[in-house]
Parts: sequence; structure tokens; C-alpha cells
Amino acid sequence: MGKGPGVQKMFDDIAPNYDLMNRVMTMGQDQRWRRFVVKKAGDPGSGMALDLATGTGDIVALMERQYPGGQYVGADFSLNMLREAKKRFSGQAIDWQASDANNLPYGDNSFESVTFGYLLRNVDDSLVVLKEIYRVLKPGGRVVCLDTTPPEKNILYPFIRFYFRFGIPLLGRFIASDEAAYSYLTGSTMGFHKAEELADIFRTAGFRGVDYKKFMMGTIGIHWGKK
Ligand SMILES: C[S@@+](CC[C@H](N)C(=O)[O-])C[C@H]1O[C@@H](n2cnc3c(N)ncnc32)[C@H](O)[C@@H]1O
Repeated sequence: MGKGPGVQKMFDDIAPNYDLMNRVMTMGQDQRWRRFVVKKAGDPGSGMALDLATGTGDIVALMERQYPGGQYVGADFSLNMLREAKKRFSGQAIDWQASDANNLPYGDNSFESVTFGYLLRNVDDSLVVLKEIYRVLKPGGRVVCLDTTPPEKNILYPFIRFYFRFGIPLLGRFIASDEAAYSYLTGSTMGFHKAEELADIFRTAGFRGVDYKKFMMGTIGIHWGKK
């Protein structure tokens, strides 16, 4: 069995505390990275934009506010995360849909942009998901991916490692009452592709103009490209 069912249950369980935990754990930086994602995704005009693994909806809500002419879909396979998203952004024109990133229920060449925050670390095979995203993007459409990335072994590494190994799980215990979910975050970050490797996987999936930028002492990566 793949990662899917365990990941789905984990996000269903932490959904009510997810946003507070995000703000505290990132020291309030997380919305800045999402704004960068929105800038890179650009204006879809009157076309459709998909935010995959939308969770509680922050990226797609920022998109809708920034570029109000588009048609927005926020998709996720955790129904509890989608429920939180709907509650938070009920006043915005966003269509919330249940869907699995491995097998998207959308036709070829449907979207002007596809964004996703913290998805690829959670799937069995990044290449399978990226090929699926490539399929649903229109030619010339933009992809933007936000995720954690394994820190480099520089002078800051011992402090960053300490924060990931002990700080984040401890915050998870007190804020989200779920230390295991946040130990998983640490493990899946340390075991994830390095930023340059991930850029190569984007290229293998067919994307062109692939590049990336790191944030938060090299622990966050934002990748982008075009179909
Ligand atoms: C860490 S949350 C990120 C939420 C949001 N993108 C953000 O910026 O806060 C990861 C989300 O990915 C979703 N997810 C993980 N694997 C998925 C899959 N195969 N298909 C759809 N959603 C998935 C989870 O349910 C969860 O809501």
C-alpha cells in the first residue's frame, strides 16, 4: 500500500489546528511564500486556475483576491481540510473539489496555472504527479510548487536540524496535539529530493524554463516552470 491513505488520515486529523501550527512553526513567514507562489503563477485572465493539495485554502484564496477575473478550483483528497477551507473562505468565488493528485478528474489542457503547496513530499512518486499536472495544464500554462527542502550542510545546519528534530514535533504536541504528524513532517523533509534534483524531475515531466528559489535558511523551496 502507498502513502496515500495514511497521509489522508493524518491531514483529516490535524485539519482544525493546521493553520495555527503553520503560523507558529514558520514564525509567521508562510504567507510570504504563498504570495510569491501567486506572483509566479500569474493572472489566469478569465481562464481556470487549479490549486492542488489546497488544504485549508490559503494559496487559492490569495490567488482569487489578487486576480479576481479567474475561475478557481481548490482541490484536495482530505475532506476535513476542504471543510476548513470552505469555512474560512466562504465569501470567495472558489470551487472546492475532492480529488487525488495521482489521478486528476480534469481533462487535458484545462488550466492556465496549477499551484501546489507541500504536496510532492507526501506522494509516492513526484514524477507521476508532475506528469498528471502537465497533462491538465494548457500549453504555455504555469506550474508553481512550494515545499520544504532538505537543508544544506552549512554552518547553520546543526541549529536547523535541532529545530526540525525537536522543535517542530514539540510544537506539534502542544499546538496540534499530534507529535507524530509533525515528526512525519521532519522525516519527509529530510528524505525529500534536494531542490536541484526536484528541478530535474520537473524537466523530466516535460516542463520548460524550470527554476527555483529557496527561503527560510534554505529549508523552503519554490519551483516553477511552463508547459
Ligand atoms: C501540508 S498541507 C498543505 C496545504 C496548503 N497547500 C498550504 O499551503 O497550506 C498538504 C495537503 O496535501 C494534501 N494531499 C497530500 N497528498 C495528496 C494527494 N495525493 N492528492 C490530493 N491532496 C493531497 C493533504 O490532504 C493536505 O491537505
